[in-house]
Amino acid sequence: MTRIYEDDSLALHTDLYQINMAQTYWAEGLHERKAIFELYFRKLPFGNGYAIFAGLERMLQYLKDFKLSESDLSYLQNELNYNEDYIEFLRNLRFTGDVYSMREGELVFGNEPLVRVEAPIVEAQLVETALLNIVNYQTLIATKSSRIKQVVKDDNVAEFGSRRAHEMDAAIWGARSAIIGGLQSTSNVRAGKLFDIPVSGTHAHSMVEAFDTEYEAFHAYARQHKNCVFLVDTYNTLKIGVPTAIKVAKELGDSINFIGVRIDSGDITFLSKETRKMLDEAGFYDAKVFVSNDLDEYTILNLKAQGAKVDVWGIGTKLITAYDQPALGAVYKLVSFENENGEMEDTIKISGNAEKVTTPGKKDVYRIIDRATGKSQGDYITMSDEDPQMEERIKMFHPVHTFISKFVTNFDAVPLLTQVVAKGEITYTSPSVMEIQEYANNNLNLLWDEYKRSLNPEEYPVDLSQKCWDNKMRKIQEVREMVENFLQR
Ligand SMILES: Nc1ncnc2c1ncn2[C@@H]1O[C@H](COP(=O)(O)OP(=O)(O)OP(=O)(O)O)[C@@H](O)[C@H]1O
Ligand SMILES: O=P(O)(O)OC[C@H]1O[C@H](OP(=O)(O)OP(=O)(O)O)[C@H](O)[C@@H]1O
Ligand SMILES: O=C(O)c1cccnc1
Repeated sequence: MTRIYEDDSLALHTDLYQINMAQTYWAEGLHERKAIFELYFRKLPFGNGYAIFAGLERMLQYLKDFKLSESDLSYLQNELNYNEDYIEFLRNLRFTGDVYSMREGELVFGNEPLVRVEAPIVEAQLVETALLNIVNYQTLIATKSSRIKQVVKDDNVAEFGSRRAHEMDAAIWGARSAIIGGLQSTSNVRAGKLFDIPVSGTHAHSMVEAFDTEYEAFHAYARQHKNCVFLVDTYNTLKIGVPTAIKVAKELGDSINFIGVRIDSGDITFLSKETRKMLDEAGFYDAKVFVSNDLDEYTILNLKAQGAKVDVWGIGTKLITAYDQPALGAVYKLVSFENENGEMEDTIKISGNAEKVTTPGKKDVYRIIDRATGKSQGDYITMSDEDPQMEERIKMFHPVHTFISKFVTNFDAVPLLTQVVAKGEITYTSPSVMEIQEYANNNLNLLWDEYKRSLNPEEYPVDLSQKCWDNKMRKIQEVREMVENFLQR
């Protein structure tokens, strides 16, 4: 298909209503007023006790490159009929704001700002969709991966999902997120190349079927590849596959590195135990049993309980598509806006559902670490002019059920939001993906085990400071008065 408009920028990777709102701000002369938006999710995915933040690297790239191309502008003008003056305005638009963000690999929780964007409202509005798109997916997959890692413990896990991912972008950014969450490798070679992450792979049934026998197929593979994992379930795992793999490994001896065998169907517990026995009896104590086939943390937990003898788990579909919860649900809300006098005014969105009432004002998030245990007591959201690092004692209370409260002393308050963009310039250098993985791993040591179990974890506290709470109540009262005044008119 020949395209009329070249796909040469990501600036229109946004919802139409953003462009229409931007036009309204511009036409009304509000567009340069400063807005503060916060990006957060309300509910942890998969019923997990924590999430792993991912998406910052792509977000920074997107903001740095933000610029409507000539083809974007022609499309808006010719096909969607935006007027010439607005098109001229858009032509010169760049992202010039400040951004504060969680680091990738940070443990994050519901209702705390993960990203704070401070920019002229027109810019902050136009980037909403892309930022949510990036963070929602990558954080979801990193979290799913971490759940799997919690269950497999020290076993290796390879990410095999590219063929089932929701298109190509999801495959590669999903692979990166899977590594952040704790997996060892991906089968996606492009992800390996782009992100400098380990790639690994075995072979498929098609290669076995392309030869007359498994024996010939394994030999042919071994002639080209020093490292060999033979797929043993094409015809009959225990009667033909494993014995053939052992035979070929014995014949080739040290000329190959016989890493092990992969089982991709049947009863994994039974087959892996029998395979382990056969490998050990043949003297291949170090050869590993790989398994794959629609695995996720639930099946793996079950297989482990049954005593399956597995060394490496290959996981595709259920990880890369976040099969049991396909969306994270992060939102991007206006919390403060410059008024006509140049002062920032906090904003609020009211809802009948207490959890959906936004928390007004520019905020920061601190992790409150108990100095005695080194464990986290919870996260503490403050107005950005507060500094809990300077306080001896803080009161932490549940943001909805406020009677649940505690006083905390002898703590370190670790700020979680870092400035990553200043006046449109990127000020943050992303660590390598493997460093991010290590960071996520180390962060998990801050959590008590109750928050880390995959089934019904304890709810980790995310509390508001008194000042933040008072400010929210004040804004709610203001809105109430506004509604009453309106009704009396
Ligand atoms: N011992 C076991 N306990 C629980 N689940 C298992 C066990 N062994 C395998 N499974 C899982 O059960 C499912 C088996 O699915 P299914 O019967 O469709 O696979 P199969 O026998 O491999 O056939 P196919 O060739 O179609 O993949 C997979 O998700 C697999 O991971
Ligand atoms: O089951 P998943 O968790 O999604 O893991 C990836 C799956 O992809 C492959 O199967 P596929 O049937 O696509 O090809 P194959 O012929 O290589 O088995 C592989 O053998 C796994 O079963
Ligand atoms: O390398 C493998 O074994 C592999 C890769 C992708 C999908 N399934 C298996």
